[in-house]
Amino acid sequence: MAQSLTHGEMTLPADWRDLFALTKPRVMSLVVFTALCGLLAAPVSVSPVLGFASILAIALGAGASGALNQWYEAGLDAKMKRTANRPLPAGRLDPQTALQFGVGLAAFSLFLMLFASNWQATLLLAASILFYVFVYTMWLKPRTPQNIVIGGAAGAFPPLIGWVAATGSVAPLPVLLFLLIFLWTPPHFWALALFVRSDYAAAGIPMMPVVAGERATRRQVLLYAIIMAGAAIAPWPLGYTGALYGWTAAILSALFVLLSLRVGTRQSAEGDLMLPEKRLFAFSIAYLFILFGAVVADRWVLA
Ligand code: HEM
Ligand SMILES: CC(C)=CCC/C(C)=C/CC/C(C)=C/COP(=O)(O)OP(=O)(O)O
Repeated sequence: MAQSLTHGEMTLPADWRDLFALTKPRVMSLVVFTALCGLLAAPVSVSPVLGFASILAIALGAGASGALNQWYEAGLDAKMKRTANRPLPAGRLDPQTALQFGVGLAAFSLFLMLFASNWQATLLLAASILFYVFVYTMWLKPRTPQNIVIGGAAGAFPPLIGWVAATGSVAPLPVLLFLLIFLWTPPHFWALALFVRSDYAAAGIPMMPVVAGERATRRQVLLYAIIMAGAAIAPWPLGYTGALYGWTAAILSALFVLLSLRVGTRQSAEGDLMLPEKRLFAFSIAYLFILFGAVVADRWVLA
């Protein structure tokens, strides 16, 4: 990108790598994968070009929301080790560019979605972007330890958007998939928050381990994991998926609960390596990738 900004003594170019980093590409890869699986699980055939364009729209919309989140949180990100090297707090990109990039990308993603699919999916995509930026980032995150429980709903929308892009309407399976990600988010995030608690405390963000303490957070991780396991398996007995998905969900959810049990029943691990917490966080990501892959594999096996 041709634009440059003054940072201390130096003038640094705002290059495409920083704009790309603004979209949180690693986190969004799973968001986009769940959207793709939602689209492919729908019992209709979608033209590959329009299907691809719809998924691209979701990827761009998710990326835009990540950029707007980082634009708003540049000051907070500067206070945390994990985020201090992001393009804005590190001074490689100026806030105005980031804001224009985020708003432009969001608008483009919605036009693309409208062109590629239908107004229902476009509306859902718009709601997810607005929810993540305004409800989660600006309103809940600095105010309440329930921020990620309520705000996390934004991250649960993508499979529903994928399904609606393909079919034009909502159905029980994508609602259950929404519920699965919604219930998955607390153990996913709090496992991580347990070992980066000091970062959040330094930035003054009221994440659960900072406000309610470590023991309460551990108990909640386990509680959500157990309810999530029920929601993950539910599509099988309810008849929305077959045994391939059912067994995958049952086995992986049992593992998820076992790992959470280790985290949930542990006493304070201050100064420890936090290995069970790190394991649960890493497993949470693999879990969602595999489970959503299984939803699609199951539909193709049944077809
Ligand atoms: C409000 C809800 C959520 C919060 C607060 C949260 C927070 C985090 C944090 C702080 C990280 C650490 C590393 C990083 O910043 O890259 C992370 C990693 C990750 N999250 Fe989440 N997350 C949430 C929801 C989700 C959702 C809905 C998905 C996808 C469906 C997801 C997928 C991932 C993935 C794939 C990584 C690993 C990224 C990497 O390898 O660096 N997260 N999450
Ligand atoms: C389609 C669409 C718009 C999807 C949105 C997807 C979405 C909301 C994903 C949430 C995942 C995410 C980046 C959490 C980071 O939280 P954080 O911002 O608190 O993390 P940070 O501390 O790393 O900035």
